[in-house]
Amino acid sequence: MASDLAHDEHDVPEGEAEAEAGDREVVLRARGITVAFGKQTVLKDLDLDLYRGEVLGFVGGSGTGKSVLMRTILRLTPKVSGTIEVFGKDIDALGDSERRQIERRWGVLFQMGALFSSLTVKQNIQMPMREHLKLSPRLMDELAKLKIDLVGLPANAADKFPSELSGGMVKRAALARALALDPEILFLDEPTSGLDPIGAADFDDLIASLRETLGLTVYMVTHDLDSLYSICDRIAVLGEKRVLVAGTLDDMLAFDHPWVKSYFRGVRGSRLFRGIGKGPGRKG
Ligand SMILES: Nc1ncnc2c1ncn2[C@@H]1O[C@H](COP(=O)(O)OP(=O)(O)OP(=O)(O)O)[C@@H](O)[C@H]1O
Repeated sequence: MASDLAHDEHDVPEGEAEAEAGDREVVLRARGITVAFGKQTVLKDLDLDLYRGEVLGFVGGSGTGKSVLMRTILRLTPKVSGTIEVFGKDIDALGDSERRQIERRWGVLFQMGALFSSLTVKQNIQMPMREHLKLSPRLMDELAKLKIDLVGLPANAADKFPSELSGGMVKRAALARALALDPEILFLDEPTSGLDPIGAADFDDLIASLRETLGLTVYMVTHDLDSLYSICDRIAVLGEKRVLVAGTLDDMLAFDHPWVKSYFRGVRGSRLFRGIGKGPGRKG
């Protein structure tokens, strides 16, 4: 890792590729994260950085703790130790109102969408607005309409219930809810799981265009090699309770670790990444 005399040894995450150092703004900095459930330690002394404006793909074997890490960052799962700074602030050190201010600046799309089934799409989108803002019903309706349009849903989806939507539409509706407060960081937990390849590619395109138009930073847990290839600027691999390596697709292909090798250089990976020498983030 590039040495920066201003950094102490815990400032640069282990396994991070050298090219990724420099002076990019870190919007999320996790250091020394340990999470355990009873005697089972899921994450141990884990470090990770998320840079402003990037799409970071987060991968790892099943059960390695990808969702646990995301939930820990969001303060939905308690940690044993470690610090998480978001926009330069240690979120555990903040008072309630300051923390809510930070939470307003991120949006979350949980696995399977997690919409409230008894609420319409419009009401789901308006939930975070009701929680965090004081807006008139008319303005909330206008905003919900805008979000519905933004994610490519037809206007008449507003009054539908989740059970009346296709899988792809549920994901889009959940994305519209995640965007309700105009977040700067978008957390996505396996956004393309359960979608057919065309639906998944469309969803990837949508994320890429939102990142472009809204200047979002995206943290995306995924198993989808196509997503890693088409929209991620950087990839982080979780294994052995920590981030094994973080960097470009080239860095992944060069990294000597059994799981990383079999994931990126296995049959599917080899087909997708054949002849690669330019790293991810390439469009088309
Ligand atoms: N609330 C909980 N209580 C106890 N154990 C938990 C809890 N949440 C997660 N775990 C355990 O933590 C480990 C990591 O789970 P996690 O869901 O983060 O894996 P993952 O990497 O997201 O897996 P997948 O790719 O299959 O979704 C698993 O062994 C899981 O059983």
